[in-house]
Amino acid sequence: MEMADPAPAPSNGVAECLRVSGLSKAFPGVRALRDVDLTVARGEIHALAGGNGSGKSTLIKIVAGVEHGDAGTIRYPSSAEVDASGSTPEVARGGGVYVVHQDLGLFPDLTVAENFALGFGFPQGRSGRVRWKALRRRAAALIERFEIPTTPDTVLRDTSRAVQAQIAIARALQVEDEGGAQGLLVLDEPTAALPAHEVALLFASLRRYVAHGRAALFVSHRLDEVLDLADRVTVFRDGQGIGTYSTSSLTEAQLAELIAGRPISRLSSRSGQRAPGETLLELTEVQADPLDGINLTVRSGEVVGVAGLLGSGRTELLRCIYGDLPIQSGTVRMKDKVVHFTHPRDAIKAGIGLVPESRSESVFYDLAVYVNLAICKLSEYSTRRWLSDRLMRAGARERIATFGVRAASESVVANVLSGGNQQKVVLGRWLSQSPTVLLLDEPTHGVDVGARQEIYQLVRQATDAGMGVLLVASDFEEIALNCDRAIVLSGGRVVAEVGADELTAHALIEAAYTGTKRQRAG
Ligand SMILES: Nc1ncnc2c1ncn2[C@@H]1O[C@H](COP(=O)(O)OP(=O)(O)OP(=O)(O)O)[C@@H](O)[C@H]1O
Repeated sequence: MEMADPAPAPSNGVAECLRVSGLSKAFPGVRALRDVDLTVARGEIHALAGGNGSGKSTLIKIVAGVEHGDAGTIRYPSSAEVDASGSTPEVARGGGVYVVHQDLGLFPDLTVAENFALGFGFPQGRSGRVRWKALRRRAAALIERFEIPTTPDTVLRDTSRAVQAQIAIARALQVEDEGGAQGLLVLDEPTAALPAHEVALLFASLRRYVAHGRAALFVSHRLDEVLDLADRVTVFRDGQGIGTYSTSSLTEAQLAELIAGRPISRLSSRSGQRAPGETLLELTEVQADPLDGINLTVRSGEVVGVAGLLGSGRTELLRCIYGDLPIQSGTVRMKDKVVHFTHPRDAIKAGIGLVPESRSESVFYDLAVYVNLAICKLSEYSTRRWLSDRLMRAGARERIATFGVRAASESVVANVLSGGNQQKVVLGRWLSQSPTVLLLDEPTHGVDVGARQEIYQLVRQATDAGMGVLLVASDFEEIALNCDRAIVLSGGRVVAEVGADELTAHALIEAAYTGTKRQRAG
């Protein structure tokens, strides 16, 4: 394939917003960044793309001042050049950098209005008391401007991940709006949990934002989104910047090849003609807030997709099967036996596994990678009454190789792995346990384009060996490519069942958006 030429750095009249020069950073056993240069121009949206562990988040953390570089310099939008080893969050903020990290940095027990205020300051009366009415009014105005489906008094933990992402972004942008036309908004995978129409809203607000000479820098694994939204993209491979490209000169396939260092095509992992085996899981008229009369079967050897828009009940469906959401009525059967799980522990014992949407619910950040990989089935590593460290490590080394986890060793704590590599650890934990039914909620969230396909191949190997999989993904294409059939949810109801012959992204999108009840071959 003919590759695009790198785009020239902005010069002759195009003002720079951010310049990073010669940036290097090593962690014990890992060279995260090697002599990286990056220039972001005013008025542009600039993307960072690269494989898992290629150094994108490390660069962002150093620019934000929360991590120090070993060598290199940074020139911020509104300050003189600083040494990358000496940057702090205050220096970055003073220099006009506003960051929305992957973990969003919000406070779940505070209200939406209070979360906004923590980025902005609480309005106070003369006596120093907080002016709560003014605070709510300001929050309401922001909510309206950014079209966020929430209210100022809603407690954050009662909102969805998508709403939380919008709140974090609005919080960063509100500050900048008051701060003049200097700044750089930095976003680490901002759209990971957003449905298409909310991504469009976010894109529109970023466009407005940079129109006045500011700039935005964002990390994304969604290549269509990088090409749609960004003006230029800098690609990282193994800690090195391998080039900056104008997105207008790149195709998705070219960008995927630049990232992976080899051609990548989105191939199907469907099983083809193989007939599915016995029914492993069956839901009959299941009612569980917000699910309304769900009928569903998962058979041995098949991957069943669950498509739907955010709020359609996708995640809740997996949680009620997993014993994590009470079922009000209806029946769940596993291999013809009626089961009633009131706790995930019971579901795990019966052979159900869940890879949840949010990594914070599945990764034990302070534990070593090898413990994270072993934790679901510690009995496998017991010799007499003792847990064998040696066996756990040996098992982990094997899985690290199988799943392509990029880690200095099996002993490092999960916290130091890049986001995508943490996701591979969670998947590796479950896939190697061979549960009867595996529930996957956005399993490739944060996983790079090269590894995504490998993950689905591993899922397919597991179903070929007899497992049944229920897969939730907001990427309709991902469902169409990797599932044998799919159901579409809308408002907690199954509005369509799409059989193998009709399984295309287009059919799923149509059913999810129209939400009409159509029954097709199961
Ligand atoms: N605090 C740390 N201690 C040790 N190693 C670290 C630490 N932070 C990052 N690393 C390592 O540095 C490398 C780069 O990680 P980084 O998070 O920057 O990658 P990334 O490109 O953002 O990946 P992803 O796409 O998976 O989020 C990885 O190998 C990671 O394990």
